[in-house]
Amino acid sequence: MVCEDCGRSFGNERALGQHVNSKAHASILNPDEHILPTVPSPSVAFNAPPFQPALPEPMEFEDNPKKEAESPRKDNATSKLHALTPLPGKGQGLIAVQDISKGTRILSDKPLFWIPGFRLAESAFEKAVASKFNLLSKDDQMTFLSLHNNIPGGAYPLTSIVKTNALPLGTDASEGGLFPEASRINHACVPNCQHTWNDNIGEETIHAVRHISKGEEITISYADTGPFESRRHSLKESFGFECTCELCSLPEIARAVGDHRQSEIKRLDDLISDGSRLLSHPDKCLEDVHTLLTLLEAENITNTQTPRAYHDAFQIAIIHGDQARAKVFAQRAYEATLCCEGDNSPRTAYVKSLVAKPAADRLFRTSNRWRLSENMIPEILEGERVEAWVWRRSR
Ligand SMILES: C[S@@+](CC[C@H](N)C(=O)[O-])C[C@H]1O[C@@H](n2cnc3c(N)ncnc32)[C@H](O)[C@@H]1O
Repeated sequence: MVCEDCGRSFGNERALGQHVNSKAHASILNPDEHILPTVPSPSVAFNAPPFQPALPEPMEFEDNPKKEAESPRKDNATSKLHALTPLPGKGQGLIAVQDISKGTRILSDKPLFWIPGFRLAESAFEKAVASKFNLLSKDDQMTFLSLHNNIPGGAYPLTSIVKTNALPLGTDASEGGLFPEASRINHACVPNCQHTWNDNIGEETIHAVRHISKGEEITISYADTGPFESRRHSLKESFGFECTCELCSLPEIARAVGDHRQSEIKRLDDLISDGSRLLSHPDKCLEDVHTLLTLLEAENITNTQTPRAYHDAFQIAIIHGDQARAKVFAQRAYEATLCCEGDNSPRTAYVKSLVAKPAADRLFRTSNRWRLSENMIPEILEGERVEAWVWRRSR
């Protein structure tokens, strides 16, 4: 199969579909968007945008041998940490049936089926979902049909169920999956769990990012955070519901401080991704990462932003040749990734490899500004003085 825009050939429709949705393809179509910084944005490896199916161009779905021909989905019925229960104003949701400690893998779910994110007209998308649906066992068909439908009575009922429940199959993934249990988890703007597609095991995992008490609702975030109005707008636009989470239910006056912090988090996140600034003003960038982490903590946010911020700090240090601080930041990124994704995720393994050998990063010594070897971590410092050294605030 050949891409009509750039003439490249691909082995199958899925590969072509992935290419059509890729940044490389977008830059062919829009040369003006091809403004990549010299140093790649450090956050890229950790970004997980919300999954959004359905666009023009009819195409048939193709089976994904990796994701669908694996062992049958396991029955999660034993030793569950959660139960499905009706929740006022949200349909149903999962609650914890016992206390759950931070970092626990609450569930790991194989998709009923996956759906590509490339552009399909709604009627073609419905047809393609139907062909996936028809391949399911009767039990799985019932499970799929029992999932929540946020757009009841629409012309494309299967598509509506997909749109209500699909979760992205990976960082930057255009593909989404439908899950018997993970798709039951409601959104919260400051959730207590992180959801991640784990490519090593072909399952969506849910990890507690803080202590969860028995009876508490288990929540994930469907979308990027931000101040109240923009969160509200994007959840309504992309997912079709008005968020009633704890944060959004606060009175306006109580939301003000949080809104200011959320705006700052967004501003700093964007600023830190500026590759040229990492090279020209690394100290300022490091200070921004530190401020970002302080704001995330103040907002009680523990999600992939935390490991991503530490990974950003790692890259700032390693780009400028400071292996000592890079090792400290890699260790912190590793601990935060472990909490969000568990020990068998590809990203956890990747960050662990950075702890073992920071200098293996391809950006090592792009500049020699802070040249420092790994063993130059000062041993005599304690408490605040360690932090001052780590963030280069003692000079
Ligand atoms: C993936 S489903 C979650 C499970 C669903 N509540 C159920 O009954 O199966 C997403 C839907 O749940 C509801 N929902 C999830 N989070 C919510 C929230 N924070 N506020 C209000 N409704 C929410 C919305 O109707 C949304 O379209």
